[in-house]
Amino acid sequence: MEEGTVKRIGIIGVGEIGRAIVMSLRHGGDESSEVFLSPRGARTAAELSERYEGVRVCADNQEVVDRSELLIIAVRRQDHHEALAGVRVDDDKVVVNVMAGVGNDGLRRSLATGAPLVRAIPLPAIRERRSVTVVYPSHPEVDSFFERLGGVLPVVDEAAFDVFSALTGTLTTHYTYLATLTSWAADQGIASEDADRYIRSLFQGVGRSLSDETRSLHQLAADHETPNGNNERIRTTWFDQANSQALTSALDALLTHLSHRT
Ligand SMILES: NC(=O)C1=CN([C@@H]2O[C@H](COP(=O)(O)OP(=O)(O)OC[C@H]3O[C@@H](n4cnc5c(N)ncnc54)[C@H](OP(=O)(O)O)[C@@H]3O)[C@@H](O)[C@H]2O)C=CC1
Repeated sequence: MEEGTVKRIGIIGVGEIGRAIVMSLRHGGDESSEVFLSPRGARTAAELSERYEGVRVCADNQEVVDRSELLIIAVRRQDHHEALAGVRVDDDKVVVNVMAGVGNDGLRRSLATGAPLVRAIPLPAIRERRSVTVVYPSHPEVDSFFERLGGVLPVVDEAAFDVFSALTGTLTTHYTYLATLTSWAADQGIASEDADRYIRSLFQGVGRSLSDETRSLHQLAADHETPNGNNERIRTTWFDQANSQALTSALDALLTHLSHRT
């Protein structure tokens, strides 16, 4: 397989992230690759194959492997033994493992293949080619695959990969934080829809300012803060040392958990 020429993509496990990858591959009307989907996740697989040209549902997981050059495994961790039981992966394939908590050594034992195995953390925003995908190890075909889908960040070892996995684990807390702010406003008698609208607007602004990479995150915070003002007050009274330490401890514990890979 030549670098950057992957044309046949197989996906075993067509749930949320499998769907996001298919949408990313077809983003902007791109039809440069053929996509082969596993039959499980039947409703999503059928919907994708109806919506997009060149996306087909296979009879079983072995057919997905046989038809693809690059195989993405996107089932839940607890389902991967069943999904891969008896599946033969020839050494000339490239396998991308997006399952959280399943290391490359464990996957190689399950698959008994000499094919290159690459771990990746695709994010839901990959569907619009708007997120950077962390990969380990760097591999030319996989790097150029994710580069095309929004950007790639290869890391040097699996320990570094686990650090990025832990960071990824903070994502839904962020939404819950915003929901908590909205609930607090509603408790003060503000209409929920007004609070919701305002919070979305406030934090969409944060999202936009993050794309300004000329300013560090500390600089962005400083630039949005009036000395002795309201933002400084909340930052120093709520996100104090104890709160910051609690977050650090939660991340440390998650990292320890992630380092005990299957
Ligand atoms: N969601 C996310 O943002 C991210 C998820 N991941 C990882 O991706 C993996 C999938 O997550 P997610 O998409 O959220 O999970 P989902 O539950 O949405 O999707 C998992 C899919 O796997 C299918 N499946 C189960 N068993 C088999 C099998 N034997 N053969 C083929 N397919 C099977 C399920 O089918 P059925 O519906 O029929 O049970 C389901 O469609 C996880 O390991 C997760 O850690 C990684 C990065 C981000």
